[in-house]
Amino acid sequence: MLAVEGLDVSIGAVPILRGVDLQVPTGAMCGLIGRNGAGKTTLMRAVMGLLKTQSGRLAFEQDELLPRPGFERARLGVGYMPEDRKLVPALTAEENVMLPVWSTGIENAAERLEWVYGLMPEVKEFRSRPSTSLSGGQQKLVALARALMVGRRLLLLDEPTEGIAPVLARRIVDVLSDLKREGMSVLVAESNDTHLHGLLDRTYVIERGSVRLREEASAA
Ligand SMILES: Nc1ncnc2c1ncn2[C@@H]1O[C@H](COP(=O)(O)OP(=O)(O)OP(=O)(O)O)[C@@H](O)[C@H]1O
Repeated sequence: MLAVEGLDVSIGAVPILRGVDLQVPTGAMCGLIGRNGAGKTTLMRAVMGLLKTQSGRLAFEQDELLPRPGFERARLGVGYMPEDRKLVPALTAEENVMLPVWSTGIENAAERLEWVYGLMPEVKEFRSRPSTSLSGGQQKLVALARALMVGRRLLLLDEPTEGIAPVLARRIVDVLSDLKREGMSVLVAESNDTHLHGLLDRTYVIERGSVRLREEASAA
């Protein structure tokens, strides 16, 4: 389980996250839903160790995260897909997917790559293409594949279906549904949950840096 407790994050002097409590139980797919500027990216970057936290606690399974630098958090099996994809333009799709392997020294990378290609055969098909020649949606698939190379136990996905063609957004949702079947633990941020309908075990709503659990309407 990922446990976030009383997390405060400021950027400069401005408080962005205020006392955030949230849990992603093992094997659960959880949504983090909020409009632009609510703090979704800030929360994910803080969990990954890319932003400093002022106070609170972050734990993944039995490991405390705050004392660990970002690369050590990734090495625990936590993968992150940033909203803006951040692919390296000079590299091919496959080289982008392999980047975290080179930077964090993951074991059994070839086997893992085949598993990821099994999940997203289209990425295997365009693996040799320069990342700049791919559409926005294809680049999101590459960014998801890259997050999966490291994210063997937990995935943080920042707006995976945002701003791409509907057919590719649906494809991403299909992959998420396969990951759910595989029992992956996932926190997925979106500005609304239309695409995620039926996939989420738990939904958190984030507004101006505060997070609350949304009570699902019980079936009548
Ligand atoms: N580097 C920064 N300096 C100052 N303020 C920032 C910085 N980065 C983010 N913020 C502010 O923090 C707040 C939360 O931003 P964040 O990117 O986490 O939101 P978000 O929910 O992910 O929305 P979006 O989808 O637009 O990225 C916003 O008000 C934003 O203006």
